[in-house]
Amino acid sequence: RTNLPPSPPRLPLIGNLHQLGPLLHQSLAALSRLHGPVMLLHRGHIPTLVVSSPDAACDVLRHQDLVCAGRPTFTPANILLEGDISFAPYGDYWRQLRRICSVHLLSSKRVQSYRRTREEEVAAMAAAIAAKASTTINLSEIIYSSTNDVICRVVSGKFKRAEGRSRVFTELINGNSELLSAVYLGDYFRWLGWVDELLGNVTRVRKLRKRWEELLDQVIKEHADRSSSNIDGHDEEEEKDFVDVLMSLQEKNEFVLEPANFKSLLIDVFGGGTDTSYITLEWAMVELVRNPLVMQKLQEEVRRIANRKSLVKEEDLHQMTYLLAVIKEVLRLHPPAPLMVPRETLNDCIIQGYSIPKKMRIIVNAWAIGRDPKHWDEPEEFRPERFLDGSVDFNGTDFRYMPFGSGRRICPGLQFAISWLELALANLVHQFDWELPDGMEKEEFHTREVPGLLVQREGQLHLVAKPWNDCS
Ligand code: HEM
Repeated sequence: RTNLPPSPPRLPLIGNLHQLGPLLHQSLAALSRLHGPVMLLHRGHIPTLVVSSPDAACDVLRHQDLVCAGRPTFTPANILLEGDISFAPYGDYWRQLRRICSVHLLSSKRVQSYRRTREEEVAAMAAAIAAKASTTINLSEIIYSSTNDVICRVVSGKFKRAEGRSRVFTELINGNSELLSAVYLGDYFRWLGWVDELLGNVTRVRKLRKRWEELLDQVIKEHADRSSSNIDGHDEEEEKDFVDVLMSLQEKNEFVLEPANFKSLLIDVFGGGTDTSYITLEWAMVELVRNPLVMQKLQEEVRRIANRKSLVKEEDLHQMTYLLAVIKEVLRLHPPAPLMVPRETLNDCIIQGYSIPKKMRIIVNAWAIGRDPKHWDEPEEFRPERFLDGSVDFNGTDFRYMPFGSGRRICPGLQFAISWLELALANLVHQFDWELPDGMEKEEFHTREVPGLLVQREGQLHLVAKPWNDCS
């Protein structure tokens, strides 16, 4: 009690809520500049520890990783994602799901096996852009749809675009982002949960879950029908999608998931994988257009290595060191999950000398740490060169840089995401030169953000793509 971290002054009932703006990561960064890198806030009745320095993050995510491996409960996640991995309480069930992800769904070998999917989808994306060359296009729409198509194919196989299934997935994923980002009064004031019911927020989440269930039931049924009609094993050569993998693990009794939890895991992957990757790709194009010298340097590298091929292939990527540095720099300035996913303490612990009680919610402000002038030279500048020596990686071991989190709950989709981001970005800058639409100045090309659990750029990205003539 006597050794709690400093707190900004708070009001009765609402605590510190009045000091928080819609862009939570920015409000928290401003408050921690006044009250220190380890700060205790009260959001309604919820005490929350906010951590904004590498040392404090290292305490939470390394020294006390086990104690801080819980996740708080959260109304929309409880309904929409019940039994998923991202919000699962720490324990045996979470460990089982985590193993399924890291060994079976998102291992290096499995990620590698989706190479053809990525290459085909990137070719389709380039063709869609080329079809509208030299006119103003909505690049956000195109990269969203390609990212979504990759995830849909990997998770559910060769869905038929003609049936409009990809559109339904998009609608449901958008529904997830909207409802998971909304404010539920019951999460901050226990006695006001009924207001969420009254306003229909909870009903909307239940309806969305029902739509997911219907769609996934159909996908699972199609897989079951296909495997029973495929007794002679002609499908051996096909890439195994996530539903295939999970079904065969269930058949072999390697693990048994309740049908509802099976679907929650799939919804998690759709939600966790699509928006994060799309938002990063969009920010990458924004920063490259705002920084023409970086764009030029990147194009020189990609075009030299791809050597006039029409498409950059995955085997070319490992030589593209500047490309990787660009992606790292994008994720430093614009981590799509700027506050990661909140943690909760499983027991009492000490963080930076302060006594932190059990069941304390913890937010690590990765966005603020990635822009802290104490740890980064000219942090607001977009300078991929800072990553060129390769000493800072995404793997959560450097607490100045944690776009994928760190510790035992680090993002298991890291490699999956990077493989898509590298291939997609390399092809965008290889095949096309990019210009602002007529009449728009570079200075008008803003970096304003939209509030949400994931933070993306405000508005859609409109650009003009000019095909690069030397590319065959
Ligand atoms: C640029 C892309 C991505 C970023 C920046 C990102 C970021 C994150 C972050 C910050 C966390 C929380 C980590 C922590 O608590 O320490 C997380 C968790 C998670 N991510 Fe990602 N992610 C991305 C892509 C993906 C992809 C492609 C997938 C799956 C295909 C995925 C699946 C997950 C899952 C399942 C969790 C929960 C892990 C757990 O609680 O054990 N993510 N991600």
